[in-house]
Parts: sequence; structure tokens; C-alpha cells
Amino acid sequence: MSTSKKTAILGSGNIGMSLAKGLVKSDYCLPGDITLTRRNVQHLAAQEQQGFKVSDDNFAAVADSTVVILAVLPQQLNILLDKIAGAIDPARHLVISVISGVSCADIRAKLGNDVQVVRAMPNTAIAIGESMTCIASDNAEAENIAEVTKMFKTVGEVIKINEDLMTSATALCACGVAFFLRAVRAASQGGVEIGFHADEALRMAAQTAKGAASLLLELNSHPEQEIDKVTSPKGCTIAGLNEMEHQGFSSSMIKGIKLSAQKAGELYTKE
Ligand SMILES: NC(=O)C1=CN([C@@H]2O[C@H](COP(=O)(O)OP(=O)(O)OC[C@H]3O[C@@H](n4cnc5c(N)ncnc54)[C@H](OP(=O)(O)O)[C@@H]3O)[C@@H](O)[C@H]2O)C=CC1
Ligand SMILES: O=C(O)[C@@H]1CCC=N1
Repeated sequence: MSTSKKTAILGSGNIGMSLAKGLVKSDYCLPGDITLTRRNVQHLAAQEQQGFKVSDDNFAAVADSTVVILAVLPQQLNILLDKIAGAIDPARHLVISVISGVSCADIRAKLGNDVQVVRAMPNTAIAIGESMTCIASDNAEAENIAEVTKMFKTVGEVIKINEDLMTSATALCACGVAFFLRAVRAASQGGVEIGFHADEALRMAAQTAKGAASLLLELNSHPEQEIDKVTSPKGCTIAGLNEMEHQGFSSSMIKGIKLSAQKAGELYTKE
């Protein structure tokens, strides 16, 4: 990949914008290095004010870039690929796709067999540099994989996985943000029931969740190891925890993740 940071983010919705914000916040590149596209370009006025280039012309955005990030919905992809195919130069462009359920081979089938494609599965915490991003490719050169890893490492953690695990990564890490947020919301609702105002309950639940996750990451320990330290014999933690398990807490999380992974693999229809 060229050392140029000129990047086109095609499809600047929730994840495309989160990525753009994160890359600029981490000083990976400048707003002016990034062209954001969407069809309703009027919604990008604020980003234009911040120095990003904005456009509804995907072909021109690709022609002006070396890195092309695909960030539209799976059902919007084929129309987009048909539009940009003529602007892609395999010798110049690296294509990165964050789209769920679409393989590198699916993208090459539309853009040409020589195009190097890397799939990346970030999550919305990328906007604040806290993403868990999984990357995979079946044909990109080591140098390009290294550059994509560097890019996403500026905005969180990166793991390289086999492409056949990308739909699983989508469920666990990308959808996972929503799953953990719902858990935090539920905890805060419990907090209101036992006496706290909603705003303080939410703050308390969120910081507690952050601390719990940090224990695992910083001590490299297992959840049950840390849980054992909290559950005093005959105490209130084990009483609450066991009641949650009787109500299916772990089971519902596991079943939800399995269904999400299955659905992630069914989002794209080849044409
Ligand atoms: N949201 C998330 O947390 C994550 C999402 N993903 C994946 O990222 C992709 C986008 O998801 P998400 O951001 O949630 O969806 P959004 O609907 O928020 O974003 C999609 C964007 O694409 C734009 N768009 C649609 N068609 C075109 C086109 N032809 N040219 C340019 N822009 C276009 C839309 O704007 P307009 O209608 O104005 O064109 C919209 O802003 C999906 O494939 C999803 O699987 C991956 C990881 C995490
Ligand atoms: O809900 C979705 O389909 C996308 C993919 C991962 C996160 N959001």
C-alpha cells in the first residue's frame, strides 16, 4: 500500500463516521485526508466544517484515494461496487470492508480478481479509541495487512482471524457493544428500583462494568476467578448471581450471540 493516507469512506453512517472520528482523534490522519461519502450528502455538513472532504460521488472519491473503506449496509453493497469498479486500480488501491456477511471473494467478484481486500470488523467504540477490531484477508500482502493492523491499532485492539470466523466476530465484538450496553442499562434500572436516581444509577453501573472488564484485561484473569473474590459465603452477591442464572442470564446471552452470528452470515445476497 502507498504511504499516502488518502482514504475514502464509502457509506458514512454509524460505523463509517465512528471510524473517521477515531482515526482523526488518534492522529492516524488528518480530516482532510478522508473523503466521506453518502447519497444524502447534506447530512455531512458538520463533518465538512470539521475539515473532512464530503461527496456523493463514490467514483470520484475512489479516484482521489489509495485506501477505500466500504461501510454501507450489505443490501446496499452491490449497487456501490458496480459504481466504483471502473475507478479501482489494483496496483494503487487497498480495499477494506467493514460490511458484515460479505467475503473478500464476494467483493473481488465485483471489483476484479487482482484487487487486494481486507475485511475489518470494528465496533462503535472505535470513535473513542476503544474498538475490538478483527481483521481477515484471503489475498492481501503482508505489508497491507500490517498497515491495516496499524490503522486499527490506533483506535483500539486488533486481532487477525481466519475469514470464516468473521460472522462470529461480528456477533461477539460488533453487536457485542449493544449486548453489554443493554446489560448496563438493565443494571441501572435495577439500581433505580433500589433507591438511586436514573442518572446516578447509570453512571454507577457503567463505571462498575468498566471496572469489571478492566479486571479481566489488566490482570489477564478469568471471570470466575474475579467473581469468586466478590461472592462472600452466604452473602448477597451469590444470592443475586444465582437468581440471575435461574432466570437464564448466561443462557440468554449465549443464545443471542449464536442467533446474531447466524443472522450476520445471512445479510448479503449475491447477484
Ligand atoms: N453499526 C455498527 O456498529 C457496525 C456496522 N458494521 C457494518 O457496517 C456497515 C454499515 O453499518 P451502519 O453504519 O450501522 O449503517 P448506516 O445505515 O448507519 O450507514 C450506512 C451508510 O451508507 C450510506 N450509503 C448507502 N448507500 C450508499 C452509496 N451508494 N454510496 C455512499 N453511501 C451510501 C448511507 O447514507 P445515505 O442513505 O445518505 O446514502 C448510510 O449513511 C454494515 O454493513 C454493517 O454490517 C460493522 C461493524 C459495526
Ligand atoms: O446490526 C448489524 O447488522 C451491524 C453489524 C454489526 C453491528 N451492527
